[in-house]
Amino acid sequence: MAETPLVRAAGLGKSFRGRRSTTQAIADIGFEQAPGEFLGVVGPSGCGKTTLLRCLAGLERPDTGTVEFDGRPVTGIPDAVSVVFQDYHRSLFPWLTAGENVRFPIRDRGRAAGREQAREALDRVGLAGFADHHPFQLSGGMQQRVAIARAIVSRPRFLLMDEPFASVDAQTRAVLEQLTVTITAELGLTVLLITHDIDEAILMADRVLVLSARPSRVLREVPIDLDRPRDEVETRALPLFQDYRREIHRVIANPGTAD
Ligand SMILES: Nc1ncnc2c1ncn2[C@@H]1O[C@H](COP(=O)(O)OP(=O)(O)OP(=O)(O)O)[C@@H](O)[C@H]1O
Repeated sequence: MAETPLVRAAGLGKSFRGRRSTTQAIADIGFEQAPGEFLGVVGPSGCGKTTLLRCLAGLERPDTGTVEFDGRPVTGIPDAVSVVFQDYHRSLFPWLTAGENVRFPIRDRGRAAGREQAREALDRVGLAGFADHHPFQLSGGMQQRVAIARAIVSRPRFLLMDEPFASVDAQTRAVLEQLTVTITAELGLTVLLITHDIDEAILMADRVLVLSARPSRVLREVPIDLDRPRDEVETRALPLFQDYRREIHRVIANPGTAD
């Protein structure tokens, strides 16, 4: 990688100790991510994707290895990092309006400035005019837009997304995928997207990390050399897209042949 990486993970391992047994979620995961790069992470169900994300975000302390953000070891949640989770029902505060939810991370910035920045973030996600609505008055897709607005309002440098579109219908999902790619490119954000959907990873990412079954390690890194913007229907029809899809499916199905 020519550029100095913004994110660097090396030798990451994490186990969870239960009363009867220990579950090793991830083992020896290492990768680097350049500033502005959109990285997709795919792997079999339960392989440890969320655990990896939590270690990267400073929400979980790995047993082995290190995470560096901007050249410094991550020991807690860095200021410049935001996370979007799958479950918008639980991540938004139901008693706050959309505008208040978005303003929450910047609540110490002063009322007028906070309100203006929240309005701008809601505009970006296509929710101008919905600042006074409560989450229950919004569709699932709109609630996830609020969650995205809340994640970008503080102008983070690194956005971590954990299956952010897994709970919305297919059409909404396609719209939110495009919206996320557009917004994060406009803001120059570095993004790490965890998904179980291989097509989604190929459509959105610059590079896809393929993880093995638990305890997960990196089986392959696949650079995605598809022009942008990537129209969903046209891109899916490209032979190169189908080659990537085949390659990633094969690596997951036959991990022994990955190297
Ligand atoms: N806090 C915890 N305590 C105990 N075990 C845990 C904990 N968090 C995760 N695990 C276990 O670690 C393994 C990996 O879980 P993780 O949620 O990271 O996988 P995932 O790839 O994100 O799963 P999915 O594909 O279902 O989203 C699982 O076996 C899970 O049960």
